[in-house]
Amino acid sequence: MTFYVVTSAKHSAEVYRNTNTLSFENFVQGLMRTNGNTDRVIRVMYAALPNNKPGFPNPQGDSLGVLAQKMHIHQLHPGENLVSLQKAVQVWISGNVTMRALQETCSFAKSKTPSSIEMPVYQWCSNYFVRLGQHVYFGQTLDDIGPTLTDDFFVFDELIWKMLYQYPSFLSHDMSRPRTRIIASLKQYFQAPRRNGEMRALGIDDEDLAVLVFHLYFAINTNTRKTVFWLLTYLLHNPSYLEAYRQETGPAFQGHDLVDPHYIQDPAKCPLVDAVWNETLRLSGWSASVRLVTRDTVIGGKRLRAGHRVMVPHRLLHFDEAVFGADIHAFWPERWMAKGDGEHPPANLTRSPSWRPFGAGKTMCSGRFLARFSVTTLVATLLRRFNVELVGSPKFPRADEGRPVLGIMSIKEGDDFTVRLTPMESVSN
Ligand code: HEM
Repeated sequence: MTFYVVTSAKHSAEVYRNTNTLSFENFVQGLMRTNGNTDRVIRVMYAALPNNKPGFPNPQGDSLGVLAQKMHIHQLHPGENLVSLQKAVQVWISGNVTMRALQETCSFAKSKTPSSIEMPVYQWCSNYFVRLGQHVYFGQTLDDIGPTLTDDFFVFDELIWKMLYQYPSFLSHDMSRPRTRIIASLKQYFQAPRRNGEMRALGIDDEDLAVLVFHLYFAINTNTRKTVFWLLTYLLHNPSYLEAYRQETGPAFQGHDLVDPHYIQDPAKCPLVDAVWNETLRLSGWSASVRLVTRDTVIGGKRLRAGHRVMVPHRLLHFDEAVFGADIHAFWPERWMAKGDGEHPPANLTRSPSWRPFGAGKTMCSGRFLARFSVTTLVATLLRRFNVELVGSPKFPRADEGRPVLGIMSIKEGDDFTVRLTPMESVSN
């Protein structure tokens, strides 16, 4: 199979617009097959359903696979459903960013005293965010079913490159065993009869259902855990930004409590939070959009042959100096605050066709609002309640650029570093 690589932002827009002859579903179906869904279930998932079926409205007569995308959008785009998820995130973070909770849950802490704790940052961010995502989406029931789920997910997700390279099974037990355990826990979760009636009505059994939901579990958890790690890492290695972040988010709090979470989400009130978020995604993202060419298609004046794949590597676009400005490899949040005075990159950089941290078009990440909310809420709360200091003088961790991921990069083995948290003595207002 040939991979056509699209390197120009203009041509990538043509790729995203074309939903007739460039198919994303084929890529998803490949993942479903790799993770254990049968061909029968894939056919059922992608067969058109009646437009008057009961349950989630289906005026266009879409398949369940396509409807699932629409359900995610319904749940995750701004509106009351998102607000209720954001509330759950905020409550969870508030209860779990306390010295007591950290002492109780961080079995991997390097040291604990009654007034301080030292933790490896990558491990902590991963453990914390997977527990958060799991709890907010699946509730206490799944926490109770699978107490080791978060550890299993971490092991699986760090080895996901073996799945993406389709390693033979005898070389990838270390990746597939934790995956099997996660799917088994999800199966147990879905054995409660009233869950996912729409899928049951189509004859999808518990095993297949668990594999389908495993993809959602993965999407929720894989990228946020790494984004919060890189964001914190950039702040910790740039203390002036860290202090400015703390100051800027301060008005959203009363004492230790976050009373106005949406203050932090407003770029007009918190321009640095916004800029740090974008700059972290720019530097840490390693994803690409992939489509199958289902009929010969012309993109950028070139013919792409049916049966081959086309790919838009986002990172290439994100390192274009002509768009994002000088010092393209440096962490420089100010590039996002430019006023378009000619000296810096233009204002509204986030509207540029070169900016694709969440993909684009119909398959653009539906979780992007929740991801931003969760990561920025955690960081603001952590900085409000704790002094966070590096232990020793660790080098900036290296990103694992050599191994494929579906979004944000991992770190190279051995590059995790430790921070010490001590409660803030006094918090004004
Ligand atoms: C910073 C964190 C995140 C990043 C960088 C990220 C990135 C991405 C990317 C690059 C895609 C593929 C888009 C394409 O190929 O066109 C994607 C898809 C998706 N993401 Fe995210 N994501 C993040 C967080 C989340 C969260 C928290 C959720 C769920 C709550 C989520 C749910 C999804 C779903 C459901 C899809 C599939 C979209 C579809 O096919 O309709 N993501 N994400």
